[in-house]
Amino acid sequence: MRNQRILGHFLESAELKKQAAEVLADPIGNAADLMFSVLTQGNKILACGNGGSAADCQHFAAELVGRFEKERLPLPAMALTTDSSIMTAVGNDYSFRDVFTKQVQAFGQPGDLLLAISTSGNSANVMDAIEAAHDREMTVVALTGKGGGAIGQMLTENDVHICVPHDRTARIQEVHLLVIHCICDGIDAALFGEDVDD
Ligand SMILES: O=C(CO)[C@@H](O)[C@H](O)[C@H](O)[C@H](O)COP(=O)(O)O
Ligand SMILES: [Zn+2]
Repeated sequence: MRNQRILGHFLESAELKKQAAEVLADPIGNAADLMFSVLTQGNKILACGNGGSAADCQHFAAELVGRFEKERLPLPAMALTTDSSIMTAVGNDYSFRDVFTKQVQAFGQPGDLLLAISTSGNSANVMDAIEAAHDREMTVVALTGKGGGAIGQMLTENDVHICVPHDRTARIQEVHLLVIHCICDGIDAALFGEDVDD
């Protein structure tokens, strides 16, 4: 009985990954190209999201600053989810909606990119951070699900939307992690001059 339940999770996750590959390959490639051009022009990537998505932001930043699969120079990416003093001061003195926005305003420069992760597409602090990024002439790569929510409506033609076609938060997060690894691989492939169409 318990194993059936576990098997159900594995099968649903595997099925979604196979199905999502068709729809997401183009936007994932576009996100990797955009990030490659941002990074090679001397700009940086900031990342924000809540809960499991906060962990994804940190995972992504670690792979760019440290490494993914290949030895290369460190790349500038920063998770806006890690400084508990900033999070508590801004949350306490202003509001939790502002915890990412203040950091985008503090660290974001024109030409930088915001990686915004929300499975519902409706987290207010992520939405506000996107608005702040647009105000600072930054581009946005949004990882969402559940149809994209309000975030899907806020993106411009310069941004990239990667919307996982599912309604279950856990499944969407599992695909988000795969998307992040595909993006890291795409950036490395471009840096090493590998044929990304292979
Ligand atoms: O990891 C999980 C659920 O799998 C939770 O921590 C989840 O990330 C949190 O409930 C988030 O606050 C959900 O926010 P969002 O993905 O809708 O933006
Ligand atoms: Zn989770």
